[in-house]
Amino acid sequence: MDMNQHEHVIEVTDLRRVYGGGFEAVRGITFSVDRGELFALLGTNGAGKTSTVELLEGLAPPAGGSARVLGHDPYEERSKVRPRIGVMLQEGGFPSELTVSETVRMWAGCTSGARPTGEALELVGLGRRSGVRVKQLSGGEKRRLDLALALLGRPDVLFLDEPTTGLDAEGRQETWELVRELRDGGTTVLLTTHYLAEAEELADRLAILHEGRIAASGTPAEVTASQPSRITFELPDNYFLGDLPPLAELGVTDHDTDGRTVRLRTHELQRTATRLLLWAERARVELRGLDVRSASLEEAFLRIAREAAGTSASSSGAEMATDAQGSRDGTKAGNAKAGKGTAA
Ligand SMILES: Nc1ncnc2c1ncn2[C@@H]1O[C@H](COP(=O)(O)OP(=O)(O)OP(=O)(O)O)[C@@H](O)[C@H]1O
Repeated sequence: MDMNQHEHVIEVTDLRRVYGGGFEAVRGITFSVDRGELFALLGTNGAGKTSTVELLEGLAPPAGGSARVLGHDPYEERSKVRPRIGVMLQEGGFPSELTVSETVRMWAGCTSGARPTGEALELVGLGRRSGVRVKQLSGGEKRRLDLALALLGRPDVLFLDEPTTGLDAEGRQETWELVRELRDGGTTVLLTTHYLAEAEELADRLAILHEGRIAASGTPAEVTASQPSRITFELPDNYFLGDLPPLAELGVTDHDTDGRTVRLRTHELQRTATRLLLWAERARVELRGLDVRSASLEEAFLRIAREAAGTSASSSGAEMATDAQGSRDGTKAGNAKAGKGTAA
């Protein structure tokens, strides 16, 4: 079957990954990514992002459930999937004595239909650094080289693991621009990142992982819409909180104060802001430091992670036993990266 006919380029169903010692790093997750879509996997440290992405790259078989990439099982049918995916790992690990262009040429030797070296380097803004030895590159330049190698084979699916770590603000913007162009050209992108602004900026859809499970998913707007907006201001001189209209009438769901600073949270930002400003107008007072803002993805993320942590703390005894096992084995501290490819 022609792979372009697959609506879901990536399809993950009830996927599980268990490491030696019985630690369940991925606990039954389901999501799909369409052609030309950019999907971000977010999560706290150790949430299971890399463990998931490695299964999709075919580096290990799942302990349960299934993964399909371009219609194939990435582990069992690696030879069909591998030539069509580009992988940018967290740590590329190139031979440091080679120059930038030698590195790309070496990689191109193992890549069918590779882009010309110059083109790959221009794409990531390393055109002028082609004669420099890899060991002389900055951290950000090494990330760009990583990206150039991932793009060499004009992949249909691109896995980007923390692509902008170490890049300065300009480098990050340039990488975002390139990733957007690739996506617009039909490349499907799976991104893991710790920069929530990056996910907010790039992702068509995202999932927030927590302890191996999906705690929330949707478009960035959908995920943030579940969180309250915030209005902050200073209480005018000689006024108290009780002098404001009743908070419930303003549509406020909860609030806190810090000295004279008042923070209101609401799911009806327009209504709350309008009523508050009308009150201030009538009372002829100035709300100093007024700040009105929708929830950011970062706030949504923190709240969802906190809620998920609360839920998992009170989850079943059997699951807690699994966690305890993982802790005893030292597997929960994210300290066993080197052996990841050898998962059970
Ligand atoms: N080879 C391994 N053996 C045992 N446990 C492992 C192994 N690799 C990872 N783990 C554990 O699996 C869990 C998930 O790790 P993973 O690296 O997938 O998380 P992550 O979301 O990518 O984290 P980070 O954001 O820190 O990169 C962690 O508790 C980690 O300690």
